[in-house]
Amino acid sequence: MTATRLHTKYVEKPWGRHTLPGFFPEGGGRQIGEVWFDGPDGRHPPILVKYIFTSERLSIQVHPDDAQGRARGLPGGKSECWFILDAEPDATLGMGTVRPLSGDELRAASLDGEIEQLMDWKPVRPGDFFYIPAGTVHAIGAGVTLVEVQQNVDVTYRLYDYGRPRELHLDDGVAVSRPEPYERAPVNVAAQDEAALLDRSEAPFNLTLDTFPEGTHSIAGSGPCWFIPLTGHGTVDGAPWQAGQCWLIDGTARLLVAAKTRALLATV
Ligand SMILES: O=P(O)(O)OC[C@H]1O[C@@H](O)[C@@H](O)[C@@H](O)[C@@H]1O
Repeated sequence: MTATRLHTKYVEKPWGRHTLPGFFPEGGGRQIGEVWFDGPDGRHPPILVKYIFTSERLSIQVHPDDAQGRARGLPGGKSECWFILDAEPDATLGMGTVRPLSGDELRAASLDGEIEQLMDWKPVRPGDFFYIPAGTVHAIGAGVTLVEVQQNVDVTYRLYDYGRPRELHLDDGVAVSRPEPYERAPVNVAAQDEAALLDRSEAPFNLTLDTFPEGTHSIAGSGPCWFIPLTGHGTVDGAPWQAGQCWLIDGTARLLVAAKTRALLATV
């Protein structure tokens, strides 16, 4: 058996939702913002997959890169990427600032709230994909459901939180920020069956979007592979899988697809 279903962990957030979309059971009245796919037991793999559901803006925040993380006693840094599953018509994502800011300007704007106006809030729609390298000042907006694939280091430096009573991390946040416009070209793959979304040459992991027709397939790679089915169901190495789960595949696995499936596949 080389395929392991990862445990789900529901995380409460002040910007989360009481009713989760699609395949996730209710959070028992809790305000859930994230579903993490943890483990497997006894392992700390290099990638963490999350679903994120928003009803308000997340904090305006930044993550350190590997060197900055290690210098702060962490195992590394955190770059992340977002695949948008659903977005309300006016939903936005804050990525980068509208103009380059100095460290002092970023600190002052974070303290007095002007950072909200200085963020570049870009409209978002299903099928959009964004890579957020460490150092990018960012904030996911309200009304968005997305899959996040990130380096497995739980570190967020909050610069601004709209007055919510949560801790801020201004010193570390300003130190690791590159407050500048986000220049990566927009990518939307809503109409595509397959797409190479992210490559190891520019990020700490590879990510592809794949479509599997009904039938038998094999997932094989030289290292671990995260199988993140967005639609469909079937079996993997004989165990039932369905959309909304995440499986870690070591080596080769036999994938039986019972209904046409769209999936994200991440490798390191
Ligand atoms: O600090 P808050 O607002 O709770 O946001 C924290 C969340 O931010 C997102 O951009 C991602 O980096 C998530 O992995 C992280 O958990």
